[in-house]
Amino acid sequence: MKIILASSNRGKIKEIQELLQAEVVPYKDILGDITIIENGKSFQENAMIKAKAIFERVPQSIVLADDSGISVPALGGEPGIYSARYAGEGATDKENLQKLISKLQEKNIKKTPAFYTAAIAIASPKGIFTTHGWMWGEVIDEARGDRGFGYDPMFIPEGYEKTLGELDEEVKKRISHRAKALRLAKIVLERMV
Ligand SMILES: O=c1[nH]c(=O)c2ncn([C@@H]3O[C@H](COP(=O)(O)OP(=O)(O)OP(=O)(O)O)[C@@H](O)[C@H]3O)c2[nH]1
Ligand SMILES: [Mg+2]
Repeated sequence: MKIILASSNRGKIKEIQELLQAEVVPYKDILGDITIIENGKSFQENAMIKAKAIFERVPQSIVLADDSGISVPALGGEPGIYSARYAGEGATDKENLQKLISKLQEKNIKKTPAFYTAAIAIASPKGIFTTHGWMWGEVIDEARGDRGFGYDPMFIPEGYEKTLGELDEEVKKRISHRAKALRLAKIVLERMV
């Protein structure tokens, strides 16, 4: 089964290719650069926007999109659906992470609960389907390790002492929001053949 991935995030592309064990082709390899305006009000809405935008251009295909992010209740749920541009449009992972660290430091927070959300949308000739996955843990006011991507170096998953930046990638593959949402997405994909 060939799946077109409606993402240009290299960290996600790597994780989704490894987790799905299918032929997963990033849309840019087929369509080149396309600007998709993610103006949804939820992760699910944004994932559907991305999946539909690519499916319209490649009808009769199976398109998978992921919209995800990290939420910190002590900061009113920030950055949430704005995780990719927390430090401004086009911000790098490092800039976004540094902004979240400085927000914690401003409130003298060294460690506080946080969770990642992943919404997966699958657009196909049989319709559009969505799944979700969450991963709870804590964020700390420093970055530790260089594995994973985005905010991983400041996130300690529930039941662990180390950050996702320090832990082996196999751990994230088992427990992450994306792994959970993709396990459900696989059930949908299996019914597409
Ligand atoms: O440390 C992290 N570990 C993760 O597992 C993870 N998953 C999402 N994120 C953050 O949330 C943004 C997603 O935003 P997002 O879903 O709009 O993706 P994106 O804009 O980067 O690419 P695209 O898929 O939209 O093309 C990303 O940039 C990351 O900052 C993560 N950070
Ligand atoms: Mg995005």
